[in-house]
Amino acid sequence: MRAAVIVYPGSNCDRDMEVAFARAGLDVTRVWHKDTTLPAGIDIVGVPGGFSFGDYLRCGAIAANAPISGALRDHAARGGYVLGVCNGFQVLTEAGLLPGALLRNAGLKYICRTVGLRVEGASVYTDGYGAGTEIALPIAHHDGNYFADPATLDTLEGEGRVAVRYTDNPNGSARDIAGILSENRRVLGMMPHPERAAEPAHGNTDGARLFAHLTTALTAA
Ligand SMILES: NC(=O)CC[C@H](N)C(=O)O
Repeated sequence: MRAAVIVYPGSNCDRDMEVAFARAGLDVTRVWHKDTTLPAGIDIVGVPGGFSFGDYLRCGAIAANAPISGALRDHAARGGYVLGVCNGFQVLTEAGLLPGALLRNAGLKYICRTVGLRVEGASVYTDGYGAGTEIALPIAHHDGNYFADPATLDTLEGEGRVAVRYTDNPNGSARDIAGILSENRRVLGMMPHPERAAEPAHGNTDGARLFAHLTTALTAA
């Protein structure tokens, strides 16, 4: 199974995501944002965390219009898998691949700490935990305050597309939402960083199950 990780100017979690995919058994290629195609046979595209284009305009807004975005959209439209973490989640909302937006944290401060989360909606990313499981993952963002209109929030909740929820909301996110799934459940955007809690040296391995189950599910598909 093959993964691509997109690299933008200012990405800083691209290598972490590459290592997490590789440790789970995926064959990983990093792709520069100026490329216009993805390598052939990519099963999942990772959109990593960081500060793409210095967070100018809005976090993720410039990256969402980078040359690689056409190929990213085509991949998602074909039913391909996409995992966007932190700045990657912001890119996916700005690109219209996920609904809603990430606003400035309610406290107007950058928050960098480990938070509690409850795993919810079923997907290849979350099924390794099982719904209701509580885990802890690091967050590191100033624009993680998830916003969507009430009808969109109702749809996300009604369709079980809230993938992870904060147990103690750190940033003002609507309905404690930390991560959401697309309608076909193949695109996941989440603010917490599973790739930074994916091996014993990180001091927390709660993120490893996401990558391990993803690989198992893709291999079985
Ligand atoms: N770690 C990240 O990806 C940070 C995302 C974004 N730059 C923010 O601060 O909100």
